Amino acid sequence: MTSSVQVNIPENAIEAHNIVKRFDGELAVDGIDLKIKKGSIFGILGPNGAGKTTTLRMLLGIIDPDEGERFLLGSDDPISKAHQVGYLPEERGLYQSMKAYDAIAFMGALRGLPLAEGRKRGRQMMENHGLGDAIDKQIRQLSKGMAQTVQLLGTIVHEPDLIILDEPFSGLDALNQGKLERLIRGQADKGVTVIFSTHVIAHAERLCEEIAIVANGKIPFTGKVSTARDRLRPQVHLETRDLDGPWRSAIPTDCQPLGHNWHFTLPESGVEPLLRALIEGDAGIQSLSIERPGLHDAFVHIAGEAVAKKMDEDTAMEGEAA
Ligand SMILES: Nc1ncnc2c1ncn2[C@@H]1O[C@H](COP(=O)(O)OP(=O)(O)OP(=O)(O)O)[C@@H](O)[C@H]1O
Repeated sequence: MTSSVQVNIPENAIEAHNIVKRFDGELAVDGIDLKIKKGSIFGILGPNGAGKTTTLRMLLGIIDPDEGERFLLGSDDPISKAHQVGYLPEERGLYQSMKAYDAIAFMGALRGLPLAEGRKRGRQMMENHGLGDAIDKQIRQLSKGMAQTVQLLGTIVHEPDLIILDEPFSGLDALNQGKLERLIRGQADKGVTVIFSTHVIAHAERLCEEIAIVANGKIPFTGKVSTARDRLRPQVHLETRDLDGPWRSAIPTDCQPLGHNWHFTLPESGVEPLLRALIEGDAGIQSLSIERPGLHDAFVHIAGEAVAKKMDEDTAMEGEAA
C-alpha cells in the first residue's frame, strides 16, 4: 500500500511545483507551477497541443508527472480525493442506450454516490436545467448539446468540492455555452472550485478571476486576469479641433495625427495630466476614449503572436465544425 502525504494548504485546491511530463522523450509539460485558490473559477488558457489536458490529468492523478509534485485538495495522492472531485474529460462519451437520468446516476455512482440518490438528483437536475422532457430518453435520442449537458450534470451530481472541466465549451452552440457559463458561476457561488481549460479567451475573460496561460508546455503567466491586462498600458484615441498648440506637449512626440485623430499609448503620468493639458491648452477635444486592453491583447503580449494566432485558428476551426 502506498502512503500519501497530506499537507495543510487550506487556501489552495491545487498546488503544482515544477511538474514535467514527457511522451516518448518529447516534453509535453515543461516544469509547470500552479496555485489555485479554493472557491475560485480558474481558467487554463492555451492553443491545442499546449499541454492543458496533460496538466489536468497530472493534477487529477490519472497520470503521474515524471518530475515535480502536485497536491490536490491537500493530498499528493489525487486519486484518494476522487469522491470530492468531478471531472469532465475532453473525450465525451455516455452509454448510448442509457436513459439520461440513469447516465447521471451512473456517473455519480462511480464517485461514490448511491444509485438511488443519483437517480433522484439526476431527475431534479435535468428539470432545473431545462431538460425535463429528456429525463426518460435514451442518450442516443438527445442532441449533441443535450448529451453534453447530461454528461456535465453527471460530473457534478455527487456535489464535489472541486470540478475540473477539459474544454467544456467545445462543441456547444452559443445558447448552451451561455447556460454552461451560468452553471459554472452557480457552482462557484456555492463555494465549489471550478477549473476549466479552454482555447477561447472570451470564456476565460468572462468567468475567471485568475488564469494560467499555457504555451508550449510552459506557463508564461499565472495570476489575475486584471494583472495580465495591466501588463499593457491603455490606448488613447483622441480627435482634436486644432493640430497644434501648447497642449501638443502632452502627446507622445512620436505620435503623428491621422487627419485630426491621434492614437497613442497613455503616458505613464496617467489620465489626469493628459486631460488637464488638453483642456488648459485648448486642444478643442472633439472625441476622446481611453481603452484598457482586453485579455486577448494581453495574451498576445504574454504568449506571443504565433501562439495567439494558433489559438485564434483553433477557435475559428471549431466554429466551422460546430
Ligand atoms: N498519451 C500521449 N502520448 C503521446 N503524446 C501525447 C499524449 N498526450 C499528449 N501528447 C502530446 O503532448 C502535447 C500536449 O498535449 P495536450 O493534449 O496536453 O495539449 P492540450 O493543450 O490539451 O491540447 P488539446 O486541446 O488539443 O488536447 C501534444 O504535443 C500531444 O501530442
